[in-house]
Amino acid sequence: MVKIAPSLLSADFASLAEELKDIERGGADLVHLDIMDGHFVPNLTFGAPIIKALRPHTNLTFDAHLMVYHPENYVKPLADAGVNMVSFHVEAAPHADRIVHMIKDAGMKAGIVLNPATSLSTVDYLLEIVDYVLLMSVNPGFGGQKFISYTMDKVRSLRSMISERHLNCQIEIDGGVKAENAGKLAEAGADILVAGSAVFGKEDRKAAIAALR
Ligand SMILES: O=C(CO)[C@@H](O)[C@H](O)COP(=O)(O)O
Ligand SMILES: [Co+2]
Repeated sequence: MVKIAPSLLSADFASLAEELKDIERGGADLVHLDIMDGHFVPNLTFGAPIIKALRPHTNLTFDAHLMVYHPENYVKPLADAGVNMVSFHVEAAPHADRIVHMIKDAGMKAGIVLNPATSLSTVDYLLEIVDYVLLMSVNPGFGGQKFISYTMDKVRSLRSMISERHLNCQIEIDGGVKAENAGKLAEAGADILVAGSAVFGKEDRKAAIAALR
């Protein structure tokens, strides 16, 4: 069964605790937290202090997506803030193996993220040690963009790589996910679907999550 992870990037930033409660009541499996540094991507969001303040307001799993240079500097603060899963971009990390181990040693699940145009070969060896791979289906930095269609083939190829090697690694998809493409993504092998505008852009979040599922 595919998991739905609404992205807080499209929520009302003036009411984050209420927005979290709304998606929890609406049946979300995780909450996706987009952390941007204004350098790796041209946008800036929130970091560990705000996430820590939100932690007591929900029991949802916190899934942090780091769109930052020097992701290693964020690992301990995010663990202390109560984050459960952390992923970082392979394009931003020359020492990816070390960072994966840092995340796991801090008690969190570790994921590696690929931009749409980044080859699957970059994660070939990492597949043995990461808990999940996050495939971007838009160029990172902003919510509400259009799904890049070639990602569908990339999901199928990654699923084959994982199955052939009998690995336990999950696949998360992020960007432009809507009720219209969610079914195809799950069929192609996705385990977790991130959806920002398709959930928070709708008045009835429960119905939006159900439509995606
Ligand atoms: O990481 C990102 C954007 O950089 C995403 O998590 C977006 O927040 C997804 O938003 P939608 O495309 O679903 O509106
Ligand atoms: Co994201």
